[in-house]
Amino acid sequence: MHSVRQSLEFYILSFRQNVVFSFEIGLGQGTKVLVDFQPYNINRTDVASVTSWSAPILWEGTFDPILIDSIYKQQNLMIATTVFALGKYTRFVKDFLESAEQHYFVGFRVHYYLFTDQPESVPEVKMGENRSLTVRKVQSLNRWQDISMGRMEKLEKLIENELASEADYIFCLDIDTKFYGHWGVESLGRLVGVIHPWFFDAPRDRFTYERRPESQAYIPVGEGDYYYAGAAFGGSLEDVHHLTKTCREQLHIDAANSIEAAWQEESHLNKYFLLNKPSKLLSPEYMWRDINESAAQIKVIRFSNVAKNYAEVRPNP
Ligand SMILES: CC(=O)N[C@H]1[C@@H](OP(=O)(O)OP(=O)(O)OC[C@H]2O[C@@H](n3ccc(=O)[nH]c3=O)[C@H](O)[C@@H]2O)O[C@H](CO)[C@H](O)[C@@H]1O
Ligand SMILES: [Mn+2]
Repeated sequence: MHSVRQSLEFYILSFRQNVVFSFEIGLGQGTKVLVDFQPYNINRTDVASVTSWSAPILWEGTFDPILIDSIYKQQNLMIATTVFALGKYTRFVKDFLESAEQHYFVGFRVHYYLFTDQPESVPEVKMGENRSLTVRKVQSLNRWQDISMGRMEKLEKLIENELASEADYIFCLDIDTKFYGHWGVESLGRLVGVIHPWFFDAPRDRFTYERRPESQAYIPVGEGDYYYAGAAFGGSLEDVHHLTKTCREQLHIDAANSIEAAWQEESHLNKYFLLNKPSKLLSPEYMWRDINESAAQIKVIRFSNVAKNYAEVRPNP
Protein backbone atom coordinates (compact mmCIF):
# COMPACT_ATOMS: atom_id res chain seq x y z
CA MET A 1 0.00 0.00 0.00
CA HIS A 2 0.95 3.59 -0.35
CA SER A 3 0.28 4.17 3.34
CA VAL A 4 3.93 5.09 3.75
CA ARG A 5 3.70 7.34 0.78
CA GLN A 6 4.58 10.85 1.67
CA SER A 7 2.45 13.01 -0.48
CA LEU A 8 3.79 16.33 -1.56
CA GLU A 9 1.55 18.31 -3.79
CA PHE A 10 1.97 21.74 -5.10
CA TYR A 11 0.84 23.76 -8.03
CA ILE A 12 2.96 25.92 -10.22
CA LEU A 13 1.09 28.24 -12.48
CA SER A 14 2.70 29.85 -15.45
CA PHE A 15 1.35 31.38 -18.60
CA ARG A 16 2.43 30.46 -22.08
CA GLN A 17 0.39 31.17 -25.17
CA ASN A 18 -2.75 31.64 -23.11
CA VAL A 19 -2.37 28.21 -21.62
CA VAL A 20 -2.16 27.77 -17.89
CA PHE A 21 0.04 24.89 -16.82
CA SER A 22 -0.36 23.44 -13.40
CA PHE A 23 1.62 20.60 -11.92
CA GLU A 24 0.60 18.35 -9.10
CA ILE A 25 3.63 16.45 -7.89
CA GLY A 26 3.42 13.55 -5.48
CA LEU A 27 6.28 11.52 -4.09
CA GLY A 28 5.28 7.98 -4.93
CA GLN A 29 6.13 4.65 -3.48
CA GLY A 30 9.80 3.70 -3.59
CA THR A 31 11.75 5.77 -6.03
CA LYS A 32 8.97 6.38 -8.50
CA VAL A 33 7.75 9.94 -8.62
CA LEU A 34 4.17 10.38 -9.72
CA VAL A 35 3.69 13.58 -11.61
CA ASP A 36 0.26 14.91 -12.47
CA PHE A 37 0.60 17.32 -15.28
CA GLN A 38 -2.50 19.38 -15.67
CA PRO A 39 -2.43 22.06 -18.29
CA TYR A 40 -5.69 23.69 -19.07
CA ASN A 41 -6.66 26.24 -21.61
CA ILE A 42 -8.36 29.32 -20.28
CA ASN A 43 -9.92 30.06 -23.66
CA ARG A 44 -12.69 27.49 -23.45
CA THR A 45 -15.44 29.80 -22.25
CA ASP A 46 -18.54 27.67 -22.77
CA VAL A 47 -17.66 25.38 -19.87
CA ALA A 48 -15.90 25.71 -16.52
CA SER A 49 -12.40 24.23 -16.65
CA VAL A 50 -11.65 24.52 -12.94
CA THR A 51 -13.62 23.80 -9.76
CA SER A 52 -14.04 26.17 -6.81
CA TRP A 53 -11.31 24.15 -5.04
CA SER A 54 -8.91 24.59 -8.00
CA ALA A 55 -9.16 21.12 -9.46
CA PRO A 56 -8.99 21.07 -13.27
CA ILE A 57 -12.03 19.88 -15.22
CA LEU A 58 -10.88 18.28 -18.45
CA TRP A 59 -12.71 19.18 -21.63
CA GLU A 60 -11.52 18.88 -25.20
CA GLY A 61 -9.36 21.92 -25.89
CA THR A 62 -8.21 22.34 -22.29
CA PHE A 63 -5.08 20.20 -22.62
CA ASP A 64 -2.48 19.19 -25.16
CA PRO A 65 -2.48 15.38 -25.36
CA ILE A 66 0.81 15.15 -27.24
CA LEU A 67 2.66 17.29 -24.72
CA ILE A 68 1.20 15.42 -21.75
CA ASP A 69 1.97 12.05 -23.34
CA SER A 70 5.60 13.04 -23.83
CA ILE A 71 5.93 13.97 -20.16
CA TYR A 72 4.37 10.77 -18.86
CA LYS A 73 6.34 8.65 -21.32
CA GLN A 74 9.44 9.23 -19.14
CA GLN A 75 7.80 7.13 -16.46
CA ASN A 76 7.00 3.48 -16.52
CA LEU A 77 3.47 3.83 -15.22
CA MET A 78 1.02 0.97 -14.86
CA ILE A 79 -2.69 1.70 -14.92
CA ALA A 80 -4.88 -1.00 -13.39
CA THR A 81 -8.38 -0.98 -14.87
CA THR A 82 -11.28 -2.88 -13.38
CA VAL A 83 -14.57 -3.98 -14.90
CA PHE A 84 -17.33 -6.37 -13.84
CA ALA A 85 -19.43 -8.53 -16.14
CA LEU A 86 -21.95 -10.79 -14.45
CA GLY A 87 -24.99 -12.47 -15.94
CA LYS A 88 -25.91 -11.05 -19.32
CA TYR A 89 -23.41 -8.21 -19.04
CA THR A 90 -20.75 -10.55 -20.41
CA ARG A 91 -22.02 -9.50 -23.85
CA PHE A 92 -20.39 -6.10 -23.36
CA VAL A 93 -16.86 -7.40 -22.72
CA LYS A 94 -15.66 -7.79 -26.30
CA ASP A 95 -16.51 -4.26 -27.46
CA PHE A 96 -15.22 -2.78 -24.22
CA LEU A 97 -11.80 -4.45 -24.50
CA GLU A 98 -11.42 -4.04 -28.25
CA SER A 99 -12.30 -0.36 -28.15
CA ALA A 100 -10.09 0.20 -25.09
CA GLU A 101 -7.16 -1.26 -27.00
CA GLN A 102 -7.75 1.40 -29.66
CA HIS A 103 -8.29 4.43 -27.48
CA TYR A 104 -7.49 3.92 -23.79
CA PHE A 105 -3.98 4.79 -22.53
CA VAL A 106 -2.56 3.73 -25.86
CA GLY A 107 1.21 3.27 -25.58
CA PHE A 108 1.08 2.89 -21.79
CA ARG A 109 1.01 -0.16 -19.54
CA VAL A 110 -2.52 -1.29 -18.70
CA HIS A 111 -3.61 -4.30 -16.66
CA TYR A 112 -7.32 -5.04 -16.95
CA TYR A 113 -9.01 -6.98 -14.16
CA LEU A 114 -12.31 -8.49 -15.24
CA PHE A 115 -14.59 -9.89 -12.55
CA THR A 116 -17.17 -12.29 -13.93
CA ASP A 117 -19.31 -15.25 -12.94
CA GLN A 118 -18.61 -16.84 -16.36
CA PRO A 119 -14.86 -16.84 -17.06
CA GLU A 120 -15.44 -19.30 -19.92
CA SER A 121 -17.42 -16.65 -21.80
CA VAL A 122 -14.56 -14.13 -21.95
CA PRO A 123 -13.59 -13.64 -25.59
CA GLU A 124 -10.05 -13.69 -26.93
CA VAL A 125 -9.03 -10.09 -27.51
CA LYS A 126 -5.69 -9.17 -29.02
CA MET A 127 -3.83 -6.94 -26.57
CA GLY A 128 -1.15 -4.42 -27.39
CA GLU A 129 2.37 -4.55 -25.99
CA ASN A 130 2.54 -4.21 -22.18
CA ARG A 131 -1.18 -4.73 -21.87
CA SER A 132 -2.79 -7.70 -20.18
CA LEU A 133 -6.05 -9.08 -18.88
CA THR A 134 -6.65 -11.03 -15.68
CA VAL A 135 -10.04 -12.72 -15.29
CA ARG A 136 -11.38 -13.30 -11.78
CA LYS A 137 -14.29 -15.59 -11.08
CA VAL A 138 -16.92 -14.19 -8.73
CA GLN A 139 -20.19 -15.53 -7.42
CA SER A 140 -23.37 -14.89 -9.40
CA LEU A 141 -25.85 -12.54 -7.76
CA ASN A 142 -29.59 -12.23 -8.28
CA ARG A 143 -30.01 -8.48 -7.94
CA TRP A 144 -28.32 -5.99 -10.25
CA GLN A 145 -28.17 -3.59 -7.33
CA ASP A 146 -26.05 -6.08 -5.35
CA ILE A 147 -23.75 -6.59 -8.32
CA SER A 148 -23.27 -2.87 -8.77
CA MET A 149 -22.77 -2.12 -5.05
CA GLY A 150 -20.65 -5.24 -4.49
CA ARG A 151 -17.96 -3.76 -6.72
CA MET A 152 -16.71 -1.50 -3.93
CA GLU A 153 -15.70 -4.36 -1.66
CA LYS A 154 -14.08 -6.33 -4.50
CA LEU A 155 -12.09 -3.28 -5.53
CA GLU A 156 -11.03 -2.57 -1.97
CA LYS A 157 -9.67 -6.11 -1.61
CA LEU A 158 -8.01 -6.12 -5.04
CA ILE A 159 -6.10 -2.94 -4.25
CA GLU A 160 -5.17 -4.20 -0.79
CA ASN A 161 -4.05 -7.67 -1.81
CA GLU A 162 -2.64 -7.34 -5.29
CA LEU A 163 -2.17 -3.96 -6.82
CA ALA A 164 0.26 -2.33 -4.42
CA SER A 165 3.29 -3.95 -5.98
CA GLU A 166 2.32 -3.46 -9.60
CA ALA A 167 0.09 -0.48 -10.37
CA ASP A 168 0.50 3.27 -9.97
CA TYR A 169 -3.06 4.29 -10.79
CA ILE A 170 -6.43 2.60 -11.07
CA PHE A 171 -9.61 3.33 -13.01
CA CYS A 172 -12.86 1.51 -12.20
CA LEU A 173 -15.30 1.43 -15.09
CA ASP A 174 -18.74 0.12 -16.07
CA ILE A 175 -18.69 -2.64 -18.69
CA ASP A 176 -21.81 -1.57 -20.65
CA THR A 177 -19.61 1.00 -22.32
CA LYS A 178 -17.35 1.57 -25.30
CA PHE A 179 -14.45 3.86 -26.15
CA TYR A 180 -14.77 6.11 -29.20
CA GLY A 181 -11.97 8.63 -28.67
CA HIS A 182 -8.72 9.36 -26.87
CA TRP A 183 -8.62 8.66 -23.11
CA GLY A 184 -5.04 9.07 -21.97
CA VAL A 185 -2.64 10.16 -19.26
CA GLU A 186 -4.26 13.60 -19.04
CA SER A 187 -6.89 11.85 -16.92
CA LEU A 188 -4.44 10.68 -14.26
CA GLY A 189 -4.62 12.26 -10.84
CA ARG A 190 -4.66 11.54 -7.13
CA LEU A 191 -8.47 11.27 -7.00
CA VAL A 192 -10.48 11.50 -10.21
CA GLY A 193 -14.25 11.78 -10.68
CA VAL A 194 -16.31 12.02 -13.84
CA ILE A 195 -19.22 14.44 -14.13
CA HIS A 196 -22.38 12.43 -14.84
CA PRO A 197 -23.61 12.94 -18.42
CA TRP A 198 -27.20 13.68 -17.37
CA PHE A 199 -26.34 16.37 -14.85
CA PHE A 200 -23.41 18.47 -16.11
CA ASP A 201 -25.83 21.17 -17.13
CA ALA A 202 -28.40 20.78 -14.37
CA PRO A 203 -28.88 22.95 -11.29
CA ARG A 204 -27.69 21.34 -8.08
CA ASP A 205 -31.13 20.77 -6.65
CA ARG A 206 -31.95 18.43 -9.54
CA PHE A 207 -29.04 16.13 -8.69
CA THR A 208 -30.28 12.68 -7.75
CA TYR A 209 -28.36 12.53 -4.48
CA GLU A 210 -29.76 10.37 -1.70
CA ARG A 211 -32.15 12.67 0.17
CA ARG A 212 -33.16 10.51 3.14
CA PRO A 213 -31.18 11.43 6.29
CA GLU A 214 -31.36 7.76 7.39
CA SER A 215 -28.88 6.79 4.67
CA GLN A 216 -25.13 7.28 5.02
CA ALA A 217 -25.21 8.69 1.49
CA TYR A 218 -27.52 11.54 2.53
CA ILE A 219 -26.78 14.94 1.03
CA PRO A 220 -29.17 17.73 2.06
CA VAL A 221 -30.77 19.96 -0.57
CA GLY A 222 -28.53 22.97 -1.07
CA GLU A 223 -25.31 21.00 -0.66
CA GLY A 224 -23.13 19.24 -3.21
CA ASP A 225 -20.68 20.30 -5.90
CA TYR A 226 -21.32 18.08 -8.92
CA TYR A 227 -23.23 14.91 -9.63
CA TYR A 228 -20.62 12.26 -10.37
CA ALA A 229 -21.07 9.11 -12.42
CA GLY A 230 -20.81 5.77 -10.66
CA ALA A 231 -19.59 4.29 -13.93
CA ALA A 232 -16.08 5.76 -13.87
CA PHE A 233 -13.73 6.91 -11.13
CA GLY A 234 -10.06 6.48 -10.40
CA GLY A 235 -6.85 7.83 -8.98
CA SER A 236 -3.86 6.69 -6.98
CA LEU A 237 -4.09 3.30 -5.29
CA GLU A 238 -4.05 4.90 -1.88
CA ASP A 239 -6.88 7.30 -2.63
CA VAL A 240 -9.07 4.80 -4.46
CA HIS A 241 -8.48 2.28 -1.68
CA HIS A 242 -9.76 4.81 0.83
CA LEU A 243 -12.73 5.59 -1.43
CA THR A 244 -13.74 1.95 -1.96
CA LYS A 245 -13.22 1.07 1.71
CA THR A 246 -15.31 4.03 2.87
CA CYS A 247 -18.12 3.33 0.38
CA ARG A 248 -18.11 -0.36 1.33
CA GLU A 249 -18.41 0.55 5.02
CA GLN A 250 -21.22 3.05 4.35
CA LEU A 251 -23.07 0.51 2.18
CA HIS A 252 -22.83 -2.03 5.01
CA ILE A 253 -24.22 0.43 7.54
CA ASP A 254 -27.12 1.20 5.21
CA ALA A 255 -27.76 -2.53 4.67
CA ALA A 256 -27.80 -3.12 8.44
CA ASN A 257 -30.39 -0.34 8.68
CA SER A 258 -32.42 -1.83 5.81
CA ILE A 259 -31.95 1.16 3.56
CA GLU A 260 -30.58 1.19 0.03
CA ALA A 261 -29.52 4.53 -1.40
CA ALA A 262 -31.44 5.81 -4.43
CA TRP A 263 -28.57 5.07 -6.84
CA GLN A 264 -26.78 2.44 -4.79
CA GLU A 265 -22.99 2.90 -4.69
CA GLU A 266 -23.24 5.91 -7.01
CA SER A 267 -25.05 7.75 -4.18
CA HIS A 268 -22.28 6.79 -1.75
CA LEU A 269 -19.62 7.81 -4.25
CA ASN A 270 -21.26 11.22 -4.50
CA LYS A 271 -21.25 11.56 -0.72
CA TYR A 272 -17.58 10.54 -0.67
CA PHE A 273 -16.64 13.12 -3.30
CA LEU A 274 -18.54 15.80 -1.40
CA LEU A 275 -16.39 15.14 1.68
CA ASN A 276 -13.18 14.23 -0.18
CA LYS A 277 -12.85 16.57 -3.14
CA PRO A 278 -11.43 14.98 -6.29
CA SER A 279 -8.11 16.47 -7.41
CA LYS A 280 -9.26 16.26 -11.02
CA LEU A 281 -12.63 16.10 -12.75
CA LEU A 282 -13.29 14.62 -16.16
CA SER A 283 -16.07 16.12 -18.25
CA PRO A 284 -18.87 13.89 -19.59
CA GLU A 285 -16.70 13.38 -22.70
CA TYR A 286 -15.25 10.62 -20.52
CA MET A 287 -18.64 8.99 -19.75
CA TRP A 288 -21.24 10.01 -22.27
CA ARG A 289 -24.91 8.98 -22.46
CA ASP A 290 -24.99 7.37 -25.86
CA ILE A 291 -22.89 7.69 -29.00
CA ASN A 292 -25.95 8.91 -30.92
CA GLU A 293 -26.67 11.79 -28.57
CA SER A 294 -25.09 15.20 -28.78
CA ALA A 295 -24.74 18.34 -26.69
CA ALA A 296 -23.11 21.64 -27.65
CA GLN A 297 -20.42 21.35 -24.98
CA ILE A 298 -19.39 17.83 -26.00
CA LYS A 299 -16.81 18.25 -28.77
CA VAL A 300 -15.59 14.67 -28.60
CA ILE A 301 -17.07 11.49 -27.16
CA ARG A 302 -14.24 9.48 -25.62
CA PHE A 303 -16.18 6.85 -23.69
CA SER A 304 -19.90 6.23 -23.70
CA ASN A 305 -22.61 4.02 -22.34
CA VAL A 306 -23.89 1.61 -24.93
CA ALA A 307 -27.63 1.36 -25.40
CA LYS A 308 -29.12 -1.53 -23.49
CA ASN A 309 -32.55 -2.93 -22.85
CA TYR A 310 -32.63 -2.88 -19.06
CA ALA A 311 -35.46 -5.40 -18.82
CA GLU A 312 -33.58 -7.82 -21.03
CA VAL A 313 -30.04 -7.60 -19.57
CA ARG A 314 -30.67 -7.23 -15.85
CA PRO A 315 -31.52 -10.21 -13.65
CA ASN A 316 -34.31 -8.31 -11.87
CA PRO A 317 -36.35 -5.13 -12.43
C1 LIG B 1 -23.46 5.93 -16.24
C2 LIG B 1 -23.45 5.60 -14.78
O1 LIG B 1 -22.94 6.36 -13.99
N1 LIG B 1 -23.99 4.41 -14.43
C3 LIG B 1 -24.30 4.04 -13.06
C4 LIG B 1 -25.78 3.86 -12.92
O2 LIG B 1 -26.52 2.96 -13.75
P1 LIG B 1 -26.26 1.89 -14.95
O3 LIG B 1 -27.52 1.73 -15.70
O4 LIG B 1 -25.09 2.27 -15.76
O5 LIG B 1 -25.95 0.52 -14.15
P2 LIG B 1 -25.57 -0.87 -14.81
O6 LIG B 1 -26.78 -1.66 -15.09
O7 LIG B 1 -24.63 -0.64 -15.94
O8 LIG B 1 -24.77 -1.56 -13.61
C5 LIG B 1 -23.48 -1.14 -13.23
C6 LIG B 1 -22.42 -2.20 -13.54
O9 LIG B 1 -22.66 -3.37 -12.76
C7 LIG B 1 -22.29 -4.53 -13.49
N2 LIG B 1 -23.48 -5.39 -13.71
C8 LIG B 1 -24.75 -4.93 -13.47
C9 LIG B 1 -25.84 -5.77 -13.64
C10 LIG B 1 -25.64 -7.11 -14.08
O10 LIG B 1 -26.57 -7.91 -14.26
N3 LIG B 1 -24.37 -7.52 -14.32
C11 LIG B 1 -23.29 -6.70 -14.16
O11 LIG B 1 -22.16 -7.12 -14.40
C12 LIG B 1 -21.69 -4.05 -14.81
O12 LIG B 1 -20.31 -3.89 -14.66
C13 LIG B 1 -22.37 -2.71 -15.00
O13 LIG B 1 -21.62 -1.88 -15.87
O14 LIG B 1 -26.10 3.53 -11.55
C14 LIG B 1 -25.53 2.34 -11.07
C15 LIG B 1 -25.98 2.15 -9.65
O15 LIG B 1 -27.35 2.33 -9.54
C16 LIG B 1 -24.02 2.40 -11.18
O16 LIG B 1 -23.49 3.37 -10.28
C17 LIG B 1 -23.61 2.74 -12.61
O17 LIG B 1 -22.21 2.86 -12.67
MN1 LIG C 1 -23.70 1.05 -16.81
